[in-house]
Amino acid sequence: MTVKQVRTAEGPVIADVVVPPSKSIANRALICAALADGESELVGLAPGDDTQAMIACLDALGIPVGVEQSAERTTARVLGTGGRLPVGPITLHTRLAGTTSRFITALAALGPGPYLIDGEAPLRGRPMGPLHDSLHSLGAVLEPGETWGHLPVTVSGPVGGADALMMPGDVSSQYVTALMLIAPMIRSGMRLGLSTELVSRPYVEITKSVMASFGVTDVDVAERRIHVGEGRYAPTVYEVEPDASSASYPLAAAAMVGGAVSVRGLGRASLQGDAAFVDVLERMGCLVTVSDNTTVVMRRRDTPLRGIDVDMADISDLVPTMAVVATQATTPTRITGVGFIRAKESDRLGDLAAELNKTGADVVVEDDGLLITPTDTLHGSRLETHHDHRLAMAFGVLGLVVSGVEVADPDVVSKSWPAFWDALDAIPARRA
Ligand SMILES: O=C(O)C1=C[C@@H](OP(=O)(O)O)[C@@H](O)[C@H](O)C1
Ligand SMILES: C=C(OP(=O)(O)O)C(=O)O
Repeated sequence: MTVKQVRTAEGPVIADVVVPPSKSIANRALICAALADGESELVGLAPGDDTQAMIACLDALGIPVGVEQSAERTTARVLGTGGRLPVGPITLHTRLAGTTSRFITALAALGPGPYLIDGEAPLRGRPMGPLHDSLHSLGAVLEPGETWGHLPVTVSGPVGGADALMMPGDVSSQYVTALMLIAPMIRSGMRLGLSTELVSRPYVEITKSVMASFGVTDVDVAERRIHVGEGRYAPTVYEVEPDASSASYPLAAAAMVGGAVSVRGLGRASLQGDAAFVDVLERMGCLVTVSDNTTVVMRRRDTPLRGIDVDMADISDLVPTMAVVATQATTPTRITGVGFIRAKESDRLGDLAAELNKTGADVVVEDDGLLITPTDTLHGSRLETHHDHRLAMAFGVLGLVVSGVEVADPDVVSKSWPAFWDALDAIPARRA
């Protein structure tokens, strides 16, 4: 296993950073394009494994995706089949990707099957139960390989209609998105009730927006109720915006080291909830400017960072980034609303706290979040990444201010941002 030794930044960072396109938006657009009848063009496809896994699954389901790479961006042409899927058996490998596995499971339920959906060991451990239950209620046959509610699972459809579905909202919003994406193809559409409050709600709004771009507009998202009317996706040309979750790492670098970082292409009209991370940094004392086409975070080195109390249920992928920023504040930070992130790529409360504490940090796991109390004794250490790209990238940023940080298994970043380490090394600063 390789290890990345991060070099600290001695001076303020001044950088204009290009982050990859959003993997969440790309995976939704790929499903909408696959369900449209005809050719769509997705401009600016995300480069990571999660997107590659989606493309491979669609290909296996008889929906070819032609990818063209230029120096600036990747474009994909998707030949949608209007919801028609081939007879199986077909195996669909979704690697480590939550979105791909959940969206593909729902898509597969539109076809005759059998389709075996599997993923790598950590993904097999993640919960799928509410989605599998819902697809079962819609008339699909789901046979678990080992345990009900987990991968691997064999799916055979096609789904029919159901009066109303009910599921919890506090495990993952991806189940809701998966059902919304296929709902127009179901006779009479879908009515879905949520028995508990929805986490990661902004992602459901992204789903609604991407569906609208592909011509499906009869979608109503209320507090505990979602309705999607029967309809058809129209092939289209869709441009994928830069990934706001990836942007959190360079923006956090400006907050932690001092200086100014701008992220190109991520502007005021972003669809992504994670774009609100800059509001959190602003509350901590950074200067933030968001224009039509750019997001900039600045901190003068003589302006201290304040700790804050922050509910991150809507932007939970940024908890690792937030935790490392909080180690640099002058007062404690309490993160709440994120008990559900124990079932992400890693246990993003327990594993994150344990690794950060190896550097002399004081991170305590609470019921639904973390308490980070700044210490002045941070030191380098070898940090394990637990198959989690977000732990790896957050630890990379920590290494800009704490000398001797080594990140184990650094290639896990390929899930969302394969070129992350090059981008981090390229942030201009005097290096120790
Ligand atoms: O729908 C999406 O694209 C995502 C939803 C969120 O997951 P949960 O809804 O499971 O929190 C988020 O953490 C994930 O990175 C991407
Ligand atoms: C949780 C994440 O992704 P997924 O759930 O799609 O695996 C993530 O990218 O942080």
